[in-house]
Amino acid sequence: KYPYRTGAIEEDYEVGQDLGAGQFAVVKRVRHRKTGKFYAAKYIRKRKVKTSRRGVPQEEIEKEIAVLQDLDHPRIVKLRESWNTANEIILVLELVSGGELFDYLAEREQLTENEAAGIIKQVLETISYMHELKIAHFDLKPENVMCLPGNVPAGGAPKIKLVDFGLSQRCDLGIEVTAMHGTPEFVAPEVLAFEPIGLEADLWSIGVITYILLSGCSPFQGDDKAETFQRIAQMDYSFDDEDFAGVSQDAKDFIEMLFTRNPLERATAKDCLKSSWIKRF
Ligand SMILES: Cc1ccc2c(c1)c1c3c(c(C)cc1n2CCCN)C(=O)NC3=O
Repeated sequence: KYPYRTGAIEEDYEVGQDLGAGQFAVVKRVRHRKTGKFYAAKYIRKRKVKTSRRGVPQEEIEKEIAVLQDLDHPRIVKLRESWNTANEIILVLELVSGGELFDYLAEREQLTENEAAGIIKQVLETISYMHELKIAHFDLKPENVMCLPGNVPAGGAPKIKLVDFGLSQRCDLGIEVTAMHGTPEFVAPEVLAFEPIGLEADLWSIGVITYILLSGCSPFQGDDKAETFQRIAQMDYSFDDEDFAGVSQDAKDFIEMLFTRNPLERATAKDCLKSSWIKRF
């Protein structure tokens, strides 16, 4: 039985500005009254009735809590406590105040290979740790890679932490995917083919993120969801000369290791950490 706090979160925290919102969750900045420390509070709307389409079933929310409790790594945000209120469950999470990698990239159009490799190396180290525990993230994208504050050494990479484990799953054996609601641009082909998916799906997403960091373009993005899915299923991507001008063959080989259709042949996080593109920085 999970030890939820009950009562009003305002008793212990000053609730500040919204940091972001998803389909059934809002994230707000909160300040612990006694210590003055800041946290991110993720308010997840509870699904009241089985047939309702609003909110998240309590057992699904508790799966996210269980995953966060199992994970203990410097690049994964820590769960401090959870509150159970009438309409919501509120996760009080470590605040990462440097903002999303998505915004970091937007300010720079594209990154140098050094910067990109420095970021991807941290993501791979974190995913390698999670995959040893047989836990998949299943929603890796630049929006869920948060940067730590503080100036970045010239040509270096910001320190990052992964957030949002709402879609994470334990994958002790190939789990049967149902309607996998990952973000279209980043889902692996096996997800679209409704084949059993596992840890390997995260590596495909890391390939998509690497492609975006180096070129500023999204490899499979179509005009709509259907076109994006079709391009992924057909492995329809290219290294456009203009977008990839100056990008090394090493970097392209790295991405191709991850855009492998057969999950069992796809590079693992450990393989990637030994690749020459990651090792040379
Ligand atoms: C400074 C800042 C800005 C936006 C934030 C966060 C922090 C943030 C955080 C978290 C989550 C789940 C979402 C968050 N969001 C929403 C957007 C994340 N994709 C979190 O767990 N810690 C955060 O700092």
